[in-house]
Amino acid sequence: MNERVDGRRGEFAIEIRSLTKRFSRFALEDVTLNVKQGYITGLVGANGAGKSTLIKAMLGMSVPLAGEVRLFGEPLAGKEDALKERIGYVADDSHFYEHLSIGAMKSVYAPFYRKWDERLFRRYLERFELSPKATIRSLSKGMKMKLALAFALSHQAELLIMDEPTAGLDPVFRRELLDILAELMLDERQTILFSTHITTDLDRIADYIAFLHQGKLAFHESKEEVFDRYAIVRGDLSLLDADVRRLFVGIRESSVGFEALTSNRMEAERLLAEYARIERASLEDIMYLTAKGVPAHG
Ligand SMILES: Nc1ncnc2c1ncn2[C@@H]1O[C@H](COP(=O)(O)OP(=O)(O)OP(=O)(O)O)[C@@H](O)[C@H]1O
Repeated sequence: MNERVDGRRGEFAIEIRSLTKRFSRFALEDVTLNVKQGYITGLVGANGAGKSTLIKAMLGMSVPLAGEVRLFGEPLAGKEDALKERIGYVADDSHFYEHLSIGAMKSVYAPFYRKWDERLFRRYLERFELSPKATIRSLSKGMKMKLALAFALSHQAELLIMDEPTAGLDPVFRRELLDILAELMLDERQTILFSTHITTDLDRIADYIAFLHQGKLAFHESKEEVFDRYAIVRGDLSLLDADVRRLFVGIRESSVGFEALTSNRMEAERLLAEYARIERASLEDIMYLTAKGVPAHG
């Protein structure tokens, strides 16, 4: 059991109601998502699922077609600047001026935040082995991520939102980043939302998982609930009658048998325990087999 999920009851840091955003070839459709204060929520989804689009909408960086975003209980619309002071944001692409030194970039950035903590910023720079004199252009991808994190963490933000913070990072720094996030959570008021398609990151530290699939929220549950509810079923093709197929949200069939994802583990066990292998689904299984869907026939 995850004590943090069970032991604390937070308000919602982010409330998204019926959010719709349409582009010519993609739509985020009617997404409703409440992110609990005091927990780590992982926003997971394949490339192009709409994670960045949703994050930009929750930061007021893009205007939705319909729906509402509330941060810390207040409507975002019209209060973007005040609310954003309470948020540390790490974008998927760096928003730094490449020609500046870290120190000069800080002089541009810090005045936007009333609670800027210079000592803390310096401490993060030291910890991440970043020299204030280094030019941003000279930094590797991993170093830029560290710098973005140092900025995001140095103005007493209550909510940290990160878009794919681990993408393109080597395993050593990915691990270090996850450790830093776990450390931040020692402060019970801290809330973290981060998007990723690297599901093992979530296995390690997320309390809640929100899964976006083709612009729709497929589920949002505690990690424990997800692992209780979902299972992988493997068996012989002869088992696949219409009733059995109805159990599955995704299926892959081959000449040697089938592999399927159910979101109703108990029912799958009741019907199939004697005839098929039923195992814990990893988040990767869930993403992969949800994308496969269930064919219309059968
Ligand atoms: N400004 C835009 N104009 C048109 N289409 C857009 C725009 N921004 C995003 N899209 C499209 O919306 C879809 C979702 O993009 P988004 O970046 O939100 O996905 P994502 O889940 O963050 O993907 P990734 O993991 O690859 O970063 C993509 O098909 C993308 O091409």
